[in-house]
Amino acid sequence: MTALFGLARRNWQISNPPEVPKSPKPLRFGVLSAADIAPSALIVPSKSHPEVVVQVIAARDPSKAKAFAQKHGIPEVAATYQDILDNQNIDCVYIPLPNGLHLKWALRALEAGKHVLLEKPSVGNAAEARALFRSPLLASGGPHRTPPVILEAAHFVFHPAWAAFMSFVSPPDVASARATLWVPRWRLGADDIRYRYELAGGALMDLGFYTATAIMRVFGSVAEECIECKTEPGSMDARCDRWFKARYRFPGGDGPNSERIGEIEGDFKAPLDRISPDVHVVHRPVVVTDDSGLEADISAEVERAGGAAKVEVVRIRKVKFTTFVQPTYMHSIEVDDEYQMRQRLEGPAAALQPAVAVLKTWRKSKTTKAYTFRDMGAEQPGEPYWATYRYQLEQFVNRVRGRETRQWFGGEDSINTMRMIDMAYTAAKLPLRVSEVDKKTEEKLEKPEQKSDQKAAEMKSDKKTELKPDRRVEQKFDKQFEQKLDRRAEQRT
Ligand SMILES: NC(=O)C1=CN([C@@H]2O[C@H](COP(=O)(O)OP(=O)(O)OC[C@H]3O[C@@H](n4cnc5c(N)ncnc54)[C@H](OP(=O)(O)O)[C@@H]3O)[C@@H](O)[C@H]2O)C=CC1
Ligand SMILES: O=C1OC[C@@H](O)[C@H](O)[C@H]1O
Repeated sequence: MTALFGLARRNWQISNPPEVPKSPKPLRFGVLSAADIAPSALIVPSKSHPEVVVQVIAARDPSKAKAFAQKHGIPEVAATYQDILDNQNIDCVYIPLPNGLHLKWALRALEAGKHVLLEKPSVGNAAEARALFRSPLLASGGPHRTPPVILEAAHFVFHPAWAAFMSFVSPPDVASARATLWVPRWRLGADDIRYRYELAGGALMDLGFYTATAIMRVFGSVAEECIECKTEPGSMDARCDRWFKARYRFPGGDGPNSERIGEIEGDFKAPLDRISPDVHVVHRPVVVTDDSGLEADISAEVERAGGAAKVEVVRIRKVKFTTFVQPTYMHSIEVDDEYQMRQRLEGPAAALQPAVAVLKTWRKSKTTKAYTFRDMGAEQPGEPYWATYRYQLEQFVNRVRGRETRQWFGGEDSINTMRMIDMAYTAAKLPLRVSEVDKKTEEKLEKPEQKSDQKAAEMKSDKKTELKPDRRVEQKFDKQFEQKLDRRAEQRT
């Protein structure tokens, strides 16, 4: 009963957070368009952030902008998107335009010296992502004071549940992973922006952004290759996928029998039984020595086997994160560890496959969740009703203010996600999406990668696949959380 009350209260507060007084010099945001997502992703989260004021909105139709401003308590309406960029009182812009317009408006915003919170997927393809996220404007800040910050709204990676989930994942040891995301069949209209190729629509762009990002974090790198991608078209344009299923090979496998395979699937018209976005991870067997009690068991087995045998304990870990995209509403992280005490065979027996005899198996399972960083025993602001977007806003503001950011989604992350999406479209024999850009920008853009040999060459020379420093911090932090949970579980038993 108490749990149900807590759930109902949290879910109500997500959309109705307590409002806080604003600091003397808050960051003033402008919103480019009256998009459906703007209230959840910025306007509501801003209410509980003392340093954020949503100051101005513009829409193509001024009466729509006015009505939107009235409904959401936005004090100013600008006549055009450009007027927001030209407004010297505005520090940051939020861009929730259709995908195909992200590049143009993000570049214009950076040129105007604004910090940019950009909706996902960042742009149309990886070449465009490189043009945006490696733009000289980000290094210099152009003619303006400080270099601007740009963040693609990968909101789910900012939530503590993601950090909690990752604390159970060891990227180099991941053997396989699968991420899925569904949109219920009634949600999108037939003419939704997601079905329009000219606006860089497609399920891989939209749902593939989340699922590809999730498996990249799980494997700790971008994939080497998309082995296969199946799609089904939407009814508006055959180039715009409504459903996809893609399989990738990740680096670090040991040959054909132990490849590291990641799979993603998404559907804009999912049936009712497919509504929860999940990530499933399976690790390869890893020798463990540090779980309490295991050492003693190993010594006893060795003794029983006459002292000569090579005995070791391996752990095969499976982790399932349910509702990884919107964990604030409800989520669960299930960890299932199978332990095997193995004896490595020697002499002629070693020629057998596998060259080990399993002496004993046992399991340890636990289910956990984290709505705040406090739930993980970490000192970081947050409340159970903070949506992923609110956690994201916290870090965005920290970065703009020059403070430490504990979670981040960097430009190279955005580029790598677009590479994953490009690889999948290429494998599906569908054209890459191309953004609408100004003539000036078009000249600077390289051609999108279409050919797989071009991609392979690039991957070999691209050193950007390894983890960024931010991720290493996150993993250290994750490890501490895992140890803490283990201690708590031990105390309970
Ligand atoms: N982070 C998240 O959880 C989510 C992110 N998104 C992302 O946000 C973006 C917007 O999605 P969503 O809010 O669902 O979309 P909407 O269709 O509701 O909003 C898009 C806005 O773009 C404006 N627009 C400008 N030019 C065009 C054009 N040529 N055709 C259509 N619209 C145009 C319209 O603005 P105007 O008001 O000026 O008429 C419209 O309000 C997408 O990139 C999507 O991937 C979407 C949902 C969830
Ligand atoms: O970003 C999004 O969130 C999940 C989906 O429901 C939606 O289509 C998408 O745009």
